[in-house]
Amino acid sequence: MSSELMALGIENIGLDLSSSNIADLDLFLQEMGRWNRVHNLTAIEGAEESVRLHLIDSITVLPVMRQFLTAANPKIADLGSGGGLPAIPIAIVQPTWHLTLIEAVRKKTAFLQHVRGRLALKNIEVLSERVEAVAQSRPRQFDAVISRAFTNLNHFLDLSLPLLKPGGLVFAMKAKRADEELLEVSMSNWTLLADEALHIPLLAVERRLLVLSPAITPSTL
Ligand SMILES: C[S@@+](CC[C@H](N)C(=O)[O-])C[C@H]1O[C@@H](n2cnc3c(N)ncnc32)[C@H](O)[C@@H]1O
Repeated sequence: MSSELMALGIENIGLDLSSSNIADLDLFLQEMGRWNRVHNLTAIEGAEESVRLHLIDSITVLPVMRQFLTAANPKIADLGSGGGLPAIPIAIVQPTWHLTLIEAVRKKTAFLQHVRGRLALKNIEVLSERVEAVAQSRPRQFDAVISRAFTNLNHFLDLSLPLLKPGGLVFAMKAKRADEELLEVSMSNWTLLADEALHIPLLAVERRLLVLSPAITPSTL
């Protein structure tokens, strides 16, 4: 997998990435490809496809996240991180943000710990636990929660609520079914702050980022 190919897609997102960012993203994809061949971390094979579908998909959310996360060092939880998406690419590009990767399957968290060491990523922690358990052990500790391909929107919101600080944000990465899933959400409990169409360079697929905030704080529930 070449950096030229990555740069081609990345340039079009409008993120000002350093050469060290690109080298780290490149290294992450190489590690993912290597582990995937052994452990079947993701269903998608082929480096070029991985670049488009995984990494670029994960970092296209950044311009919107930057608008909403204005504190210097926000704490963000990635629910059901799997092989580290979107948390690892976000942590690479945003070194002042702190990412907590929550993933129940141990062979996946072993990979995430390996990546943490290999890329010397000081701003991530990996929890080998179910999200429901972390909600009990770390209530109201996160400024934001994000997920990609984790569960349906309603369930994701239910799982996110106890983790959020008052005024916390939920970033839901969604594709075509976003409208259907939004209909299932009780909008008396949640405020939809943004619904952004994301453009994935070189890829003609629909992607959306929904940004929601609880209408009532978790302590009043
Ligand atoms: C389809 S994968 C998506 C992985 C990654 N976010 C991505 O976009 O490639 C969903 C992941 O969520 C994890 N998962 C599902 N339910 C979970 C729970 N309750 N707590 C923690 N992890 C969970 C699964 O083990 C799986 O790795």
